[in-house]
Amino acid sequence: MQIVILRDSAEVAEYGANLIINQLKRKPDSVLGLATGSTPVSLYQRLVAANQAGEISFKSVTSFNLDEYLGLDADHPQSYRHFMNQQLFDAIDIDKANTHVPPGDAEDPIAACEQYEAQIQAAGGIDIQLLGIGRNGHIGFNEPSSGLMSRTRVKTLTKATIEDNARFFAQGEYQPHLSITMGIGTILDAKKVLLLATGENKAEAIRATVEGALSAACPASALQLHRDAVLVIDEAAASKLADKDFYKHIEAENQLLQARLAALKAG
Ligand SMILES: N[C@@H]1[C@@H](O)[C@H](O)[C@@H](COP(=O)(O)O)O[C@@H]1O
Repeated sequence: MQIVILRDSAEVAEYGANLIINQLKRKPDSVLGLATGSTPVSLYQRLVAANQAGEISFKSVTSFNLDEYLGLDADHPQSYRHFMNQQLFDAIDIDKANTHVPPGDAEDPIAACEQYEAQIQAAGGIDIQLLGIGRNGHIGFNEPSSGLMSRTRVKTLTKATIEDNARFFAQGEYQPHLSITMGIGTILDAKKVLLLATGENKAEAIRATVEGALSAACPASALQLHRDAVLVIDEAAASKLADKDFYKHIEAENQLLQARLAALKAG
């Protein structure tokens, strides 16, 4: 795991956006794995700005979102499809036909999950998967006890997650208790994983992810198994890490090495 600790949420968004921008420059037809929640919003704003400035194009990009509420159709204002259209897709030059969000209104959700896996396979797999993290360590909607090798499936949300996400729903509005989510195994198949976390309320989940045991009790701890997982977090989210100074030291060494390699390449 590469652990990058930055000052605040603005720096986290900037760093994360640059990783995706560089990925698209290297491979314009990248397959992006995307996430919802409040954490990636400012990263998406930076991608929109880079697209509008002509720095990157999404014309050849394919995308797959992590998850969707089961029981909401694509037009529902709280659906993750609606969120993605608003925060990113409507503002960039992506072909909407190449954007995928699990269908929350599927008549047969089990078949829809299998089809989603097949679509990811057919696209050649995900090049870079963006993730947020829940307070209980969930990634996508893989709540604690999710199988570490699980695939896209229907999952029940915990009370804590329903409460955390209640702020997006109006008083008395129907709030789904089920979701379709990529599995932890699906996420681990991505070539690179980029997890962003900011704020003190994520500090315990980050501690368990980085320094806790590999365990379904903290689904994000499965990233310990990934060969190219980058955690980009702010000081507040890093505040419970026992070895914080060591991670900062590694990252400083890593930057020096990158600079040396770049200088070598430039001759
Ligand atoms: N399914 C999403 C997750 O993908 C997201 O990471 C999490 C954290 O959201 P936030 O970034 O708003 O804290 O919320 C939801 O439950």
